[in-house]
Amino acid sequence: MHGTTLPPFPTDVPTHPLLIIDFELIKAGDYVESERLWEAATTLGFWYLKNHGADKEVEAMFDVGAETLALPLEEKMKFEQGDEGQSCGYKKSGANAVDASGQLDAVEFINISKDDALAFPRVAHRTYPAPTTAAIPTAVAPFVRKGLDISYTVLRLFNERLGFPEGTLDRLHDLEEYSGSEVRVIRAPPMPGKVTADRATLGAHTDFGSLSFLHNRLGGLQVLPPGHTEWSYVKPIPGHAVCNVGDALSLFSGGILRSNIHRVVPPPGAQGDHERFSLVFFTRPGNSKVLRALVEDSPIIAEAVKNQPEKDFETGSTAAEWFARRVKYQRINNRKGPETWAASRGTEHQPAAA
Ligand SMILES: O=C(O)CCC(=O)C(=O)O
Ligand SMILES: [Fe+2]
Repeated sequence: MHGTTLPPFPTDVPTHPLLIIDFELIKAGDYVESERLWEAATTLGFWYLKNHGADKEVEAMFDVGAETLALPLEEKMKFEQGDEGQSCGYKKSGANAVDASGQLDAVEFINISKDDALAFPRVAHRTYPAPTTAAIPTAVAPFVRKGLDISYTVLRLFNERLGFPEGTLDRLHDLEEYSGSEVRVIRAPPMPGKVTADRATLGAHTDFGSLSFLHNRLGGLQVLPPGHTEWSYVKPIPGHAVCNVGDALSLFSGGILRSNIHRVVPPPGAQGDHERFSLVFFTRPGNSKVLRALVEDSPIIAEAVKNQPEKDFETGSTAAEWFARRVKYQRINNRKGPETWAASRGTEHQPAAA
């Protein structure tokens, strides 16, 4: 991953600007910066994060992810996710649908559970292909710890803004409980000359959990901003993470925090000649936590829910059930028809786009 010169992101494709949030200022309690973060999280639900202090951990994790995904397919398949809704493990290219018609995805990824990373050498859920397992103490766990640190700082800010009693979001993401929190390294092969902005390599989705901390070097990530009918690219900025809110946090907050739909398409222009790696840390609630608007815990949320009578914030699902359902019904092996794709959906606001 080091020393490769990648072509610049083209200037002639539609991009959506995101607010750039300075994590150093957030940590220092800067009021203006916290206002800007709140603005980003409640409008699009996506922002850039600079000065996140995780560059070293990100680089190391990218390297291990690339080494893992470079193993022979046969070896990686020994650590497959399976069809029952387990996320951790390997997913080969073409194992998931990207839309209701059953079009196949074109990315492979490895997901490593934060529980396995933190429990190592004990196995919490499963084992992983060799370079990932070997790197749990040196690269995976340090990246997980940084990701958690950043997420809990942001969660505490949201806790206050949402009018929750102190510690509410911390308890919902209790580190003592197993959760779906995980690292993901994604690889898409070069797709030279494919002007296939309409061919998703990772289908349109909202993220399943609470917060995502994403790193990518090449374009391809697109968002469908509220009120828009056309997808826009999120331009990668070196050293800046892309962060976003997922379904769980959106549900807990009665929709005040936005879980926005996004997808991945082949990198635009000359970037399409290159292999695309991306890296995410997903922070998700404890497995037993029920996904619903916490109206009893905050008058702000009670009011928000009252003002959206058309929306149902009572999912009746635990975080574990929500997560497993979404993973399971994307799997092409489970597909019966368009209803299987529908069964994989989350809080996406625009079903037509999915
Ligand atoms: O690869 C990317 O840029 C985004 C990946 C993503 O949205 C996801 O894995 O949930
Ligand atoms: Fe995502």
